[in-house]
Amino acid sequence: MRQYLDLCQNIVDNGHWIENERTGKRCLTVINADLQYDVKNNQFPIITTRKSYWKSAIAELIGYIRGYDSAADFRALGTKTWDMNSNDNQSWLANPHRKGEDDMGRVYGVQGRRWQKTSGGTIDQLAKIVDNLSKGVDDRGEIITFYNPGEFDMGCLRPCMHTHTFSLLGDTLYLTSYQRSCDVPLGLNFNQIQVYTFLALMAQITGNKPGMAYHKIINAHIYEDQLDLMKNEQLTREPFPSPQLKINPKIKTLKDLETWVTMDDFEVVGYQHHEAIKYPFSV
Ligand SMILES: Nc1nc(=O)c2c([nH]1)NC[C@@H]1CN(c3ccc(C(=O)N[C@@H](CCC(=O)O)C(=O)O)cc3)CN21
Ligand SMILES: O=c1ccn([C@H]2C[C@H](O)[C@@H](COP(=O)(O)O)O2)c(=O)[nH]1
Repeated sequence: MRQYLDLCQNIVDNGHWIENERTGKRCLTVINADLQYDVKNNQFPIITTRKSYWKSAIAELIGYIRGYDSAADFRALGTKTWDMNSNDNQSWLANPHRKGEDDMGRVYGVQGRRWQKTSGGTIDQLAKIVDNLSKGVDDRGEIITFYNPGEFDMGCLRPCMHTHTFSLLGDTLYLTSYQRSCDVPLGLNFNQIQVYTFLALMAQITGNKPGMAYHKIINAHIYEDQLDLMKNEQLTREPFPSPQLKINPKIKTLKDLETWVTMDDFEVVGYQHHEAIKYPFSV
């Protein structure tokens, strides 16, 4: 939690104002942030200086694991986070690849589970990693990437947290996640939960122990309409101790994640937090 607040304070103190053409807003921006999460000791990196809708963040992750491409499927799992980008984004609404209401196109999990080969057929990046890690194999290329420049025009948004690399040292599993662009008040609140939970789940379904998760961020920003709330509300609050994430131990395979898992299979124990802050969202 401290590292999140330090990053926010660093942006407030040292950020540069950068015009963003896509959203038409200015962002206070820093380059480079390195966060880490102790999954081994169950230090769940949830924000305590405001209420975090953590189930929504985990629902997004499960949707990516399932390869969903529809905001309606994300809603059914328990998150509305893709409603705006799929239905309120003018350039995507005008895109001939958009298949209709709620379509997100070929983003995130679609690339992760069904990357199109030029020779025909698709690649399931996640299944390959799960197979290898279950056998104790790390070929130094246990990488799932959603970043496919050849298909950017077929999706509503380029992926922000775009690549995850898993590594094994004996039977301890590590994760390094890369993020090119980070909306620190809104997106990072979710992304840090997702990095943590992705490692915890992958360790659980491959029979390994979780170690550390490393989160590497390039462009970390606060939109101009979020700054006042960050500076004068969130950063004036004292954080509470980290709670713990409990995952249903019956989740044992990738198939389990793909079929019956719901948000009821996750519980956060001992979550103390300050009151909610509603940050503006930029489409
Ligand atoms: N500008 C922007 N920021 C993002 O963080 C972001 C995007 N766009 N587009 C794609 C996804 C969607 N994500 C989102 C979208 C909405 C919330 C959000 O509104 N969060 C609120 C309430 C969440 C709820 O009630 O479930 C929050 O207070 O955290 C968070 C992340 C993260 N990503
Ligand atoms: O998981 C996510 C997804 C998106 N974001 C934020 C980062 C940016 O503010 C926008 C994406 O805009 P680009 O112009 O494509 O960079 O969404 C995030 O923080 N986390």
